[in-house]
Amino acid sequence: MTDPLSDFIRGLPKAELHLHIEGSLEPEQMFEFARRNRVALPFRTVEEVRAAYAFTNLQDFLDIYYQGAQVLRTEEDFRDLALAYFRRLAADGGVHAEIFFDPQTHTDRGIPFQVVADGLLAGMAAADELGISSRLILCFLRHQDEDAAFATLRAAEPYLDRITGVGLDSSEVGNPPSKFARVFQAARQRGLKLVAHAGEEGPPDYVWQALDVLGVDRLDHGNRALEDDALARRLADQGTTLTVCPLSNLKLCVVPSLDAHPLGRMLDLGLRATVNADDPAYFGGYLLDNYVRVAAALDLSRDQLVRLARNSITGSFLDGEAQAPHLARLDALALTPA
Ligand code: HPA
Ligand SMILES: [Zn+2]
Repeated sequence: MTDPLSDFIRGLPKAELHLHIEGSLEPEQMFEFARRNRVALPFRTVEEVRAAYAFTNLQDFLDIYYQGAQVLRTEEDFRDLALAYFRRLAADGGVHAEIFFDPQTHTDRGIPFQVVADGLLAGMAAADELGISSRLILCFLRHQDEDAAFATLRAAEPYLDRITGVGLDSSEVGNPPSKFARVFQAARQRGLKLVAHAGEEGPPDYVWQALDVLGVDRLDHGNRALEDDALARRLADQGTTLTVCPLSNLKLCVVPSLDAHPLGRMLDLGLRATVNADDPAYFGGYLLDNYVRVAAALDLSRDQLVRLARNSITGSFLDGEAQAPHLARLDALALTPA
């Protein structure tokens, strides 16, 4: 894509803060990994796979996403998966990513935690060479119980110096943040950052719980927070970063169309929103596509786009020194006439 809007957005230094690495598994890669690991797939062609990506809600997607992840078996698979994602991020003008991974999806089928973590860390080391910094966030599957989350945290113990935080993902409705209060407290005691998916399909009460019961440092999605004025004000007042995922919201029918997306309203309310891809291989676009499509649909201004990019840097878990060069580039761009 080379049009003025995408060129402008590509040139903004951006961080991706909401990206499930298993959700970057492209159908072509799925076949490649299935072949080399001798895993049988229920699809014959890439087209058949893509045709199956028609979702009406989060659970529809999760069923196929967990199925796709079954082809990931070796350290090399996880490394290759991560590196392919970082290459795409670099092409989109991304400078930093904080990637989620779902250990339980792999350990439950007999893949050791170390295989997953060592593979992803090797991909992250290779990304460093491309000039992309990255962090790793371990997500607990919220449809599983608290004991399973604690077992995952224990399995991660030898890696906690290389894991920046924990998150909470999978089926939201019926699995409130409060179910994981104790494991999040244990994670905080170990010095980990805390994030959680809330308000994607779940009610505003789940967002309150993420803030007040879990004490999250950042909130993933948060769309439904706008249904509660006091909650929106709280998020604005405390400057919570929201990791918003426009194409995901469209594909999972969280919004009926991109022009009905709440991102513009979030910015108007003073919320620290960011743009992210979530599960790009399943939702039809990586970071740049998410920016371009939502910017076009909502007619976002260049100032708003620079603000979104700035929010992604300041909302990251990079320290001030690491953020500074990216923020300096954004300052320079903000001063350049269109
Ligand atoms: O969009 C999502 N929501 C909840 N859980 C997930 N796990 C991967 N992607 C998602
Ligand atoms: Zn997500």
